[in-house]
Amino acid sequence: MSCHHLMRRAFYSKHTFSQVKQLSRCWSSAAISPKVTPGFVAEVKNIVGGSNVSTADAVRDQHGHDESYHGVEPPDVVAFAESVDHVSQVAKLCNDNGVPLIPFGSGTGLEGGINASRGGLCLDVTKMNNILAVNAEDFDCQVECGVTRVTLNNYLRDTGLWFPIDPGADASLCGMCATSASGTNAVRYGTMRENTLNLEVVLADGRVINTAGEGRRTKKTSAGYNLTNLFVGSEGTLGIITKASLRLSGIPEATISATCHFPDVQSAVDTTVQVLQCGIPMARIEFLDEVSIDACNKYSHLDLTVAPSLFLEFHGFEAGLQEQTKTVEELVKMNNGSEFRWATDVDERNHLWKARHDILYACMALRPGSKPYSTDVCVPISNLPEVIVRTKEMIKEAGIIGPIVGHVGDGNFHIFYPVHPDDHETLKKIKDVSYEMALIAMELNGTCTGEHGIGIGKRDLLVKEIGEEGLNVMKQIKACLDPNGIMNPGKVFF
Ligand SMILES: Cc1cc2c(cc1C)N(C[C@H](O)[C@H](O)[C@H](O)COP(=O)(O)OP(=O)(O)OC[C@H]1O[C@@H](n3cnc4c(N)ncnc43)[C@H](O)[C@@H]1O)c1[nH]c(=O)[nH]c(=O)c1N2
Ligand SMILES: CCCCCCC(=O)C(=O)O
Ligand SMILES: [Mn+2]
Repeated sequence: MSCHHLMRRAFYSKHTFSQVKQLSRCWSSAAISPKVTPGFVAEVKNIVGGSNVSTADAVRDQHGHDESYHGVEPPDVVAFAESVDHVSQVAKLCNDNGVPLIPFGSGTGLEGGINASRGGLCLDVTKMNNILAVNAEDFDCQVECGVTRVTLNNYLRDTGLWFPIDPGADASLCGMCATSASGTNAVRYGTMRENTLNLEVVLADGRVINTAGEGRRTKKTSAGYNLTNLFVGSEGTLGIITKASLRLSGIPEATISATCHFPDVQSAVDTTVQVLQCGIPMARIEFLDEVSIDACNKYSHLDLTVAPSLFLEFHGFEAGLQEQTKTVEELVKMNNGSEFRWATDVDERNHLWKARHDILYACMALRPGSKPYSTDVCVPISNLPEVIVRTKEMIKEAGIIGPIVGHVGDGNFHIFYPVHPDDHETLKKIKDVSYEMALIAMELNGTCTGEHGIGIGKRDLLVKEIGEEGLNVMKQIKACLDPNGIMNPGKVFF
């Protein structure tokens, strides 16, 4: 471990989040990574242009943290790339000089993926924001790395197509590839894994590859190893994704949303399993426990019954939807659930889903001044009640507030703990419960992260999940593609 790294580690272990935020600014401006010399910065300026490079504290701080509870770890320098050629030349320069290179999409990640734990250069790709092609008849498109999902969907509006993967935040599409994101629509439309056809990637040494071959954009391929899916979920540790070819879906003719509530978690999950067993193609089926519903009611001005609930959305043709909703209503009743509360018009629907996506802010409002500590596990759906019930017991025993929200159709759920960064006692309890919950999920054949990734937060859990040998294979792949270890070091692995 380098001296630079040790200093950073010691620094962050001794200070609270807010202290770190203030102090890291003074410390980091004094202690520029030894490899990021004025000469190095001048070379970066030669490549991307002087106005596209910044060593200003405010810019470095802004690039040194995502939306998670992890503290700020600013890079030494931030460069804004405008083309794949910029990216390639900057990568080569970093590689030749052993400077850590951290790709920055839009900074909405939740596991500290963009923290510059070992200093170095943060490469912001937000200026590479062209939508390069929409092949409407083939249901696909190609975008540059800085295009966000909302921008793409606005652009697609008149084509009758949309890109359905919705992590709530307006993330960059290549950042979403990098974290293998999903969200509320995944139960129907899949995750980034199923919706990515091809990627242009700049490797650590500056080489540019197309993971499925240049120009390929087929729904299927059996041609060799699946390099596309090697880079999906690689969290910036294998290369910089500069373009993505993505699948698109048809905008459904009709959309209906509804909510209903249940006496307990088990009945809500049983209903979900039965709905899916009936082959009903739910677009969204989200679980909110009573604590989350209470938070939503208060924050988003809803008046839902405070009980474990499902938020449902159906996509299709009017006639088909009537049959589908009727069947689901019957299943809800069979499981002692309530009548449906419909959200048929567009405003009601938008209000409902905005409330769902604002849950993070609703949870923070439960403890004013708090920051969110989020978790993300996924299990085979039949094991969902057990992991939720056991976690709720731990939360009760620890005496902490832990609202539960889940993409229940995928067996995936989160807890958003609102915590004051200076409240070490509560933070410790939250960390302990979260760790235990991840172990329970794994014991029940699940994963420690369904969609937020490993980042810096879950590195110790990855080895437990994959096993020593599996992890060694991952490390060998990393060493093969990035022999100097410059790509986002300290993420995914220690
Ligand atoms: C309120 C809210 C709600 C949600 C979420 C966030 C927030 C703030 N998220 C998490 C988040 O939106 C998700 O992780 C995004 O995919 C991150 O995309 P960014 O562009 O912000 O990447 P960001 O810039 O945060 O980077 C994330 C990681 O990807 C790497 N990276 C970024 N761009 C890259 C590129 N071009 N090439 C290579 N590596 C790159 C980075 O180095 C880093 O390791 C989420 N997620 C989810 O799956 N489901 C959900 O339901 C939600 N919900
Ligand atoms: C600390 C932010 C937690 C937001 C998690 C968002 C998410 O995955 C979801 O709402 O679903
Ligand atoms: Mn989620």
